[in-house]
Parts: sequence; C-alpha cells; structure tokens
Amino acid sequence: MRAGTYRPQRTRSDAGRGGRAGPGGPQATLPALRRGLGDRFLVLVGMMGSGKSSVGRRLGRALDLGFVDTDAEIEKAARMTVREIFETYGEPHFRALEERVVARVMAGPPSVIALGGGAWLSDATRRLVRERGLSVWLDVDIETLVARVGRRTSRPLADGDARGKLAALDAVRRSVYAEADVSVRAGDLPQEAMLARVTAALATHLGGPAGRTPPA
Ligand SMILES: Nc1ncnc2c1ncn2[C@@H]1O[C@H](COP(=O)(O)OP(=O)(O)O)[C@@H](O)[C@H]1O
Ligand SMILES: O=C(O)C1=C[C@@H](OP(=O)(O)O)[C@@H](O)[C@H](O)C1
Ligand SMILES: [Mg+2]
Repeated sequence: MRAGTYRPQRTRSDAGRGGRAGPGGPQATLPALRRGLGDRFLVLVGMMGSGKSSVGRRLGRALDLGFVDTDAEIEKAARMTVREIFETYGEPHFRALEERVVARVMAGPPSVIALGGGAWLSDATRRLVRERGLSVWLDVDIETLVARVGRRTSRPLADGDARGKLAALDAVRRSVYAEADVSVRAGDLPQEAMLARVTAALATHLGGPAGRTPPA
C-alpha cells in the first residue's frame, strides 16, 4: 500500500444475530463510525426488499447524517411513481433518471443513500460511489426478499412470478453487488438487529470497534 493511502480491507460480516460492535454495543461505536466515514457518503446497495430504504433511514438517524432514497428523489423530480415511469417511458429512461439523481445527490453534502436495487449496475454510479462513498451490500436471501416484496405492487420488476424474477435478477447482479466495500449477509432479521449488524460490519471495516480516522 502506498504511504498515506487509506485502503481498508473488504469486509464480510457474518457476525451473530444482531451483530456485536464492541463492549458498549452498537451505540458505543456510532460516533467512531461517523468519524471514520469522514466526508464520504454511506451508500446501501442490494436487491429489492433487502431493506436499503428502511435500514438507511435508521442509519441516517443513528449517525446524525441526512438520508436520501434515490427512488423517492426520482419520484419527486418526475412527479410520477417508479411504476408509472417504467410503464410510460420504459426501464432505460428510468435508469437514465436514476443515474442523474445519484450524481446530483452525490454533488451535495454527505448523507446515507439508499440506492434503488438496479442503480448499482451503472458503471458511472459505481465509479462515483468509489470516489466519494463507502458502499454496503445488504445480501439478503431470496425467501426473505419474496416475503417482503411479493405482495406489494410498487416494484414493476417483481410483477407476476416474484420469486422467479427476484432469483433471476439476484443471479445476474450478485457479482456486481459483491464489488461493494462491505458485505452484510442476513436473513429475516428484525430492523433493529439489521441495523446493529450493519454498524458492526462498518466498525470492523473502519478498523475495529473504536473505529479509525483515515490519515489526511
Ligand atoms: N428487517 C426487516 N424486517 C421485516 N420487514 C422489513 C425489514 N426491512 C424492511 N422490511 C420491509 O420490507 C419492505 C422492503 O424494505 P425496503 O426497506 O423498502 O427495502 P429496499 O429499499 O431494499 O427495497 C418494506 O415494506 C419494509 O417495511
Ligand atoms: O432492483 C431494481 O431494479 C429496482 C429496485 C427498486 O428499488 P428498491 O431496491 O428500493 O426496491 C426500484 O428502483 C425499481 O423498482 C427497480
Ligand atoms: Mg428502497
């Protein structure tokens, strides 16, 4: 490693249910995580239903950072729902909007960002996140995704045979999600336990429970 280059190792968290983040528990690590993050964005990636939006909102609050959901930003900008955009203009148009929204958000102040599940497939978005962010893959099993997404109507790519469609997308996308800086593998954990697991994985990635501030 070049002198002065901060390059933490990639991390896969298989910590126990709920995760452990040092003697004081997850709460104790939050200020250290905030410091370790510096001026980077914290960017959540993963399949539909993995909990990016839910965990992201909680992480933003826990770290005292703003929270941005790219789907919500797209809907605000387009004054249409994600489904309406897909149905009216098609997926390529949605992807172009998504790329623009991510770039706009990442030109602003650091925050926690929940990407839509397909946003990470964009080369431009991954490049931007590598430059300005720390990425976390929520790697959640298909059965859990289906249970969360299958009965909802807001995700056009899961229409009909949700299990089949999610499994096919997951198979294609896994290797790209795996490029994220940190991977958090989880089943159907309650939201607080998921949050604890993510903060534990981040603490490990950033240099242990005490966290570590990157050298200037
Ligand atoms: N840990 C969890 N346990 C149970 N339900 C969850 C959990 N995380 C998210 N959900 C629910 O699953 C659905 C998808 O979660 P969401 O956060 O929107 O995921 P994503 O943004 O990755 O698609 C939402 O209805 C949400 O309330
Ligand atoms: O995986 C995908 O391609 C998509 C995921 C959705 O966001 P969530 O991952 O937040 O559900 C939304 O952007 C759109 O329906 C497409
Ligand atoms: Mg979401």
